[in-house]
Amino acid sequence: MHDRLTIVKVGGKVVEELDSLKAFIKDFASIAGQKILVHGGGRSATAIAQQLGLETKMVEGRRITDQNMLDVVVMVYGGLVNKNIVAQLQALNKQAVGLTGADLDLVRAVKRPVKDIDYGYAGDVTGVNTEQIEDLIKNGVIPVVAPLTHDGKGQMLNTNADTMAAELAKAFASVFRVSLVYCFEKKGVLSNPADDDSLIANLSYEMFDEYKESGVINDGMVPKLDNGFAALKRGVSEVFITNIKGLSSGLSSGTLLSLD
Ligand SMILES: Nc1ncnc2c1ncn2[C@@H]1O[C@H](COP(=O)(O)OP(=O)(O)O)[C@@H](O)[C@H]1O
Ligand SMILES: CC(=O)N[C@@H](CCC(=O)OP(=O)(O)O)C(=O)O
Repeated sequence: MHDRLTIVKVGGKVVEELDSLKAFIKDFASIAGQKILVHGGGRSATAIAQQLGLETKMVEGRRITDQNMLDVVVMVYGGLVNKNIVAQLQALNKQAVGLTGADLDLVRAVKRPVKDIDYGYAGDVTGVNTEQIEDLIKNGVIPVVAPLTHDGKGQMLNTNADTMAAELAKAFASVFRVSLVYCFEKKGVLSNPADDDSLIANLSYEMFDEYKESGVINDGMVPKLDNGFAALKRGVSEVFITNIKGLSSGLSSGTLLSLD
């Protein structure tokens, strides 16, 4: 039987403010066993780009990443956000190491081919190298992974953080019993996005399709769930969508995905 590995992805709304980041890190640190943290930071990148006079363009939840925007996201995700998280974990005596996809050749990608839209330096993942960080994880070190990849020829690329988490989860599923947790600001997937109490505790793929069709599930939740179901299909043991409270309660609340 493989050991359990919990991979938590935390989004931009939680990491952009110090108070919510601290609360999240405290709950994340209390999860028993081996873990990886994948962070976003899209909101911070947008804010800093604006201060630098760069306009943000998103298409279907993906950032159009030209050379200037790539410089911003490498600095913000690989630097500011990543190191603040590592420092918060160290403050709780948790041994953590901050990584991008280029570090230890963790995640390779190709620049997304231009079809109708040119996403610029957006990376589509081609491979995950689990070998280098497996021993780190087994020794209790927490990898903190930024949503940045590389192409193996010296080019950094910007990859959506939800996708990054799902790709890591799929790759580690052959080595660990993986739980993938998407932590964001709502209780989980809601049947009425205006009503915070309308939590869907169990979401099947069929229900997801129907809710997507009727527009109940939309926006950033669609790629998140596409990624989550793809991970389940590829051997990840469980996928949760939850908030900080769900995380601190030992994953007893939130939305659990199922394939049937
Ligand atoms: N049915 C739904 N239940 C919950 N959230 C939903 C739903 N449909 C759309 N959303 C939206 O999806 C967003 C989460 O996606 P995203 O912004 O990509 O999250 P993050 O970047 O924090 O991971 C929520 O802020 C919410 O507005
Ligand atoms: C290609 C692409 O869109 N990359 C994302 C990576 C950050 C991210 O996903 O952050 P959140 O989880 O906070 O949204 C972006 O630059 O916004």
